[in-house]
Amino acid sequence: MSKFGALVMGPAGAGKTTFCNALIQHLRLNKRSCFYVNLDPAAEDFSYEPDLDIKDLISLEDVMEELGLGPNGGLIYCFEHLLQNLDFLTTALEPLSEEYLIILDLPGQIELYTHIPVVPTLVKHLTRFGSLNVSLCAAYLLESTFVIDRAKFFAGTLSAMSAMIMLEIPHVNILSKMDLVKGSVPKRQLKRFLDPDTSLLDDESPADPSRSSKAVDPADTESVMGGASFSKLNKAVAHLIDDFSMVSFLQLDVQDEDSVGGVLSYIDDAIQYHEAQEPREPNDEIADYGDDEMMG
Ligand SMILES: Nc1nc2c(ncn2[C@@H]2O[C@H](COP(=O)(O)OP(=O)(O)OP(=O)(O)O)[C@@H](O)[C@H]2O)c(=O)[nH]1
Repeated sequence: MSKFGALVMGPAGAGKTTFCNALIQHLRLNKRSCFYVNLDPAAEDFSYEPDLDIKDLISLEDVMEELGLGPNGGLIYCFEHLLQNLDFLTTALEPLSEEYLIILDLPGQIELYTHIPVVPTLVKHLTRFGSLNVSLCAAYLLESTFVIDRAKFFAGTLSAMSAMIMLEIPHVNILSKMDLVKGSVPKRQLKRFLDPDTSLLDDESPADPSRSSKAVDPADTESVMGGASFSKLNKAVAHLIDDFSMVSFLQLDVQDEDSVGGVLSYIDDAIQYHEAQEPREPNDEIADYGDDEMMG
């Protein structure tokens, strides 16, 4: 039996949980089954109660209190504990049929898949462990407000690329919170960020007026670093991204059903969700509808 899932990742505050909620709502509206897994041991207050919550195995609060660790060390401890207790995941996911989309909501700390390969190990378990064999797609969110600051945007793009390389699974990159930039960044300009190229950094007119070129005072270390040195580094990074043509972005506006549905269709394609589904008779849908009606 095949299984399908989306691993929702991205920097802290990128809108991962909000996207998971929008996705769950969209799947429910379209009568699709989903299984929501919270993998953030510090997360609280959910719009949709997780079907499986890492906090039932270990919570960051307990780890920090009992072991005297800080938030980052504590988080790493929680994930190492999860890796030693993978049955917690396996037992819950094993019974799910191919109709389910498993949504895994990760914390925003980038070190979980760069410095110590916690997330890559988790992904290997989900995708290669015999009875699970989940066809998994990474959904990497980056805040669209980063396009206002091009250096930040390229740093974020590089982190997306790093995740792609580390995880070796199908990947969609998403510019989240589009509602926040829609009015302020012209559509034509925004298009250039969806498929980023180095010329963005060569432009005379930065998107953020506060970053416009000023005379550099050699006595001012910050302006020297922020000017020539970083500009060279940014360009080198942008060329690297451009050379590999690996990163492009989908736009996400969680308030817009079509936008959420559009992102979902890319995820479905990446994991070949629809190819695995049993063809449904029109009568099945009528029957389902009837059941729901009866349930009120
Ligand atoms: N305007 C706007 N705000 C958003 C959107 N998505 C998320 N936010 C806000 O951004 C903040 C962070 O959103 P979350 O969904 O918690 O982000 P996260 O990536 O899960 O955060 P961490 O788990 O802490 O890494 C919250 O205040 C959200 O209300 C969006 O599409 N538009």
